[in-house]
Amino acid sequence: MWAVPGPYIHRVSRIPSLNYQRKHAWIRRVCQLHQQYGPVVLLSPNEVSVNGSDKFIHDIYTHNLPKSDFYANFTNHGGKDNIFASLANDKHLHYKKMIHKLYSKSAIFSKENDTRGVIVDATRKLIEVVHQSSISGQQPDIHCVKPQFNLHAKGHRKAWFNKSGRVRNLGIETFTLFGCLAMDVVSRFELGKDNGSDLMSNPQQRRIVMEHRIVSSMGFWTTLMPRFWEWAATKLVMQCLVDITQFQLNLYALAEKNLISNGKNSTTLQALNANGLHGEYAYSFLTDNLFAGHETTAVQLCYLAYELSRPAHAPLQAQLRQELVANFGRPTFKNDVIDDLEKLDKLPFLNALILENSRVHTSIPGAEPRVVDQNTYQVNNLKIPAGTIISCLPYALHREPSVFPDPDSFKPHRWLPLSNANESHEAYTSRIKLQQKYMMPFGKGIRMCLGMNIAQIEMKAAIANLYWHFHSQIDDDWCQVLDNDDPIKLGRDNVPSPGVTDQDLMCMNDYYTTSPVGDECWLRWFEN
Ligand code: HEM
Repeated sequence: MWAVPGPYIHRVSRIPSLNYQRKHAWIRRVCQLHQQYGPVVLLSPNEVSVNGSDKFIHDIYTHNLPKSDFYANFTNHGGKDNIFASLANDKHLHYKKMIHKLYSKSAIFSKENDTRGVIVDATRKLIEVVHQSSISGQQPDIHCVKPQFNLHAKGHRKAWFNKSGRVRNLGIETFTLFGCLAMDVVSRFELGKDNGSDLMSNPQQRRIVMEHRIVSSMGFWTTLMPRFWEWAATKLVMQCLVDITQFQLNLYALAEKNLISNGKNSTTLQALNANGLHGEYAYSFLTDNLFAGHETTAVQLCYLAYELSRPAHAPLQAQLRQELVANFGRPTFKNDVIDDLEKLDKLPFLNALILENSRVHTSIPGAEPRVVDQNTYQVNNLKIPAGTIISCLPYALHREPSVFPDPDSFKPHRWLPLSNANESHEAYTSRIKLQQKYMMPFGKGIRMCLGMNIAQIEMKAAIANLYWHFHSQIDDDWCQVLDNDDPIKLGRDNVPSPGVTDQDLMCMNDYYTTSPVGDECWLRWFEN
């Protein structure tokens, strides 16, 4: 390992790496090390980062090197294993065979399955909530204004909500709202259409989403310092954990009482039971999915709605609306919902928005560590010995300047044929193929996200239906809204304290999973 470039201090100790991660500054540090030392750098005595080429994604993820023990701490319910936490490939494959069919696109689209209904119903509720809480102002979003569970939120420090005294078109905290949507979808998908949460219809219950965030904020201690977790946890964290466990167990008890088939296909709970995993052994899988499946989706939806709401991006919002009206006409009633998910899935501009958002604001920008297994890995004339932890950094790959010009900027048109450059079909296809090779929003290889299809269809349904009915603006009671197109930065320490502009408050947290540093995003909605 002495031949691998990197700073001396990282070579002799793991402490610098841990310290940067504790301070939420590690992604930027790894990017800086790559700039200084090149595509292969040493991160700690036993850990290497490789970036700058899709070859690394292929060697590490497509070739399925096993996960490092970073993931072993994602067990639940007293250390019970699950698909995400399992390390060895054979064990993982055994788990994957039990459930993977339920997550395929054809299973989601199947009319005999409840999943499409779950997504459409949740979308309809989303439209209703936006109407009631913002458009008509009948049920203002007071549950998110001063939440004891969101210590980073502006409302926690200062009264600002609706200081203009509006009666209509009020701000809604969309990060939490999208978290609720995603929790309702994932819990109903995993447990059956009548057995999941209904946070959309019950605003007073939405605090559970904020409580999940409090527990997730312990990521450093959970994954890297599990022995010190209890020492680091505050009373609030402990309380949130108790509440979340109770919330989950209530859902699982309801689902077990109502075990009926989810259409033709069974639910994840039933598939696990059928494969001999019962009680906490099944719950560990479900709990992981409830966590993994709602926060990641909420982050994506929140950043996309935010990007569309920025004044400089008004033309993007208009282009999306144009695409929707051209394909579906205009809504007749206020609760009309586009439910042709197959057609939605194919809309080019909506697709470009989803892709660009998952590139710039990927929910998991941090390294996905794997272990060099039996054989030495030879790269750039360097020999990386078996047992070394190795990873790519999605944040860096998504910003590879030779593939994504002006990489920090939000430019959905990069996913469409370049109209002003008269790009041929062949040139367009090979450019997109190359861009896709560098994308890892859902991971790559056999350990790639199992819920990807559900998340993508759910996000498309939510964004399409919102902008079919409404247009949005950043709430200028919440923050000073800037009209420039500057990229959103990474890392809380980039932001003056307290942040006053939308770009400050939407700065991305520098960690394995990201979120807006203020843990909130207030948007106002207007009928089209
Ligand atoms: C936009 C939303 C989502 C994003 C960005 C996302 C991203 C990811 C990523 C990057 C991984 C691989 C992580 C790693 O190897 O370190 C992963 C794994 C996983 N995700 Fe997601 N995810 C999303 C939604 C979901 C949903 C909705 C579900 C469940 C319905 C889900 C279930 C899983 C599972 C089970 C794994 C582990 C797969 C395995 O090891 O075989 N995810 N996800």
